Formats: sequence, structure tokens, C-alpha cells
Amino acid sequence: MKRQLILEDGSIFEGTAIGSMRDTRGEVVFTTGMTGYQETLSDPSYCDQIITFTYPLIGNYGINHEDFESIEPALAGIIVSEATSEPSHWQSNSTIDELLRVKDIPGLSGIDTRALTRKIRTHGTLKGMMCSLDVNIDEVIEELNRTSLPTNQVHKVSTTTPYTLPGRGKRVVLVDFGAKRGILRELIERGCNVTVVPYHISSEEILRLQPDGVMLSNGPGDPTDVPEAIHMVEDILGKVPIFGICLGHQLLGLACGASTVKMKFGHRGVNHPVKDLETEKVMITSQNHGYTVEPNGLEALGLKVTHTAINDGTIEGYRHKEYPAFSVQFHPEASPGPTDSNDLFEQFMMLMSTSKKAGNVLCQNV
Ligand SMILES: NC(=O)CC[C@H](N)C(=O)O
Repeated sequence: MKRQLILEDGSIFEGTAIGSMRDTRGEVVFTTGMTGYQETLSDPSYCDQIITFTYPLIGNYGINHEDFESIEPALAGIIVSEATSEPSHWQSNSTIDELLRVKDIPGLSGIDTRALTRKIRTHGTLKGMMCSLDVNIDEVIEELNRTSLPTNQVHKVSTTTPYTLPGRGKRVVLVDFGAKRGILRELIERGCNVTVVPYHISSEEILRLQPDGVMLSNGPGDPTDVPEAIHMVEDILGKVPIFGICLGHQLLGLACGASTVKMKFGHRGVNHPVKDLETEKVMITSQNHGYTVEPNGLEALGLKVTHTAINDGTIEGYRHKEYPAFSVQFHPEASPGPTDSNDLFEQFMMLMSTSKKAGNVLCQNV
């Protein structure tokens, strides 16, 4: 069945429906990964966004039980050039179309994703609606321009109750802003006892758990939408080692007094080169973000920049000069993408050990 994508600038892309037939609105973004569509569409950071895949053939190795980054995909929709109906892989148990139907996520195939991506690169991300052909187009365009898209996505994807995955190693509190499974997997592989907690947890509650370290997860939307989390990070800073990823990185910056801005079209893909300023090495990273931390004045706020993006020079990582806390804007857990930066989890393990030895984990005294 034919359906269409209508953008706020008035452009229309007609294609063939895949997945759910419901109408959907969202911020239209693009991702450049050639593989990893299953991890991407189940990454909670894409909540309420319509993802355009620039790679022309999506779904060719199917959908399997292993590669989900969350149980319930939170994205608003997907746009592809071609969706394979006959995938080939020994682990595959459904097509992408079947998954999208089961999860009630609308998709469009047969779209000129190159033209759409060029438009987003020129104009920045655009609001869009995926709908049937019989809508009143002028009304849709007027509505897209008049209304803003939903905000406060974190509460939709964060866990509502805490839970613990037992381990004999370090006690880690993972604050779930929409955490990818990959982060949990990395901590569990290192023997950590992980307590996953909702995004609105207070600093007192965290310190009462007497963690060796706190992990601030990735998550959707504007980091300033969760002021309670910014205050929580401010309170625990210096009392317990912190490692932040993506939204977690932005929250650490905001807690230190930095500011964040929305980027024109963000970084989404699995081939983003990042320079480690300490080793001068370049690594290829997995990224998915639409906001970035403003670079000016970070030193004065106590943050030493450790990583920058090669493509546009934006901040990709920092560590606190005084306290045991560091974070990165990219995804060391990969899933999808390369594992070049996986070592950052080792750094977190080290930081938890050394902070304990040095006795500067103040929460032991709480
Ligand atoms: N993957 C993430 O954690 C994304 C962080 C934030 N929502 C952004 O778009 O910048």
C-alpha cells in the first residue's frame, strides 16, 4: 500500500508502507550505519524520532533474538530505500516488516533516502508525518509548522522500578535514562553487580546503595528535560566514581555548569572518527546524538576535554580534573558499531578500584 512522508518544509516523499499502518509524527533524522539496523531501531535514544537509513538495503540479514537493545522499540518510524522481504542469516527469525508490525511501528520503503538525507543535511532535522495518501496535505504541513514535537522522552523509556543483576564484582548503579542493553552487558561481563534505577532517583537513594561507581546511561531527547537528574549528578559528583555515556555525558557537563545545544543534524552512524587527545589516537565510534556540549569554558568548570570529533571538532569526551568522573558522547558499548573504544569500560573499572583505595569514595561514610 502506498503511504507518504510529509515534511514541515512542504516536501512530500511517497513510498510503500511497511510495518504498522498508523500515522506517526516525529523528528526526521538519518543514520549512516551499513549494518546494525536491529540495534538501531531498538535503541531507546531514538524515542519519538523517524529514522532514515542511508544504507540502501535494510533487513537483508533479518531480525534475530540476540541483537535487541531494548524490548520495546520507542522510535516513531523508519524510512528506507529498500526493505528486504527475504532475509538470509542462520539466526534470522523474522523480516524487518514483521517486526515493525508486531511492535506497531510504521515504516516506508521505496523512498529516495539520498535526496531526503541531503535535505536534512542542508536544512537540519525536520519535523515530519508519515500517513496515508488521503490526508489534506496543506493541513498536515500547517500543523507540523504550528506544533512542536513531544518532549520529555526519558520518562517513557526509563525503568519504573529498580532491579538488580547480581554479580560478585564492583557494585554499580546504572541510572537508566533509556539504557541500551549493551551497557548492561559490558558491566555484567566485567562481573559487576548492577542495580538499574529510574532516571528520577535522588542522590541520597543512590548513595544509600553504597555503589563503587555510578553509570549514567544514554537516553532520548534534550538533556535539559531532566533537571532532577542534573541535580542528582551535581550531588554525587566527588562522592562516587561516575562514568557517563551520551545523554549521561551531557548530564555530567550540565551538572558541572556547562551548557548543551541542539545540533543541526547530529551524529548518527557507526563510523564517526573521534580523537583521543591524550594518546593522539583516532578511533572509529558508534554515535547517536542530536545535542552537544558547548566547548567554551569547560576548563574553568573543572572539565578536561579528552576526546573531540574529527569531522566537526565537537566535544566527544571529558573528565573531571578533581573528582573521579568521566564521560563520552559516543558509544563504547557499540551495538551497533565498532568496539575500538570498549577499553573505556576498563577505565571505569580502574577508576572504581583506585578511588576506593585512595579513600575518596565518600559515600562509604554515608
Ligand atoms: N544516545 C543518546 O544518549 C542521545 C543523547 C541525546 N538524546 C541527544 O540526542 O543528544
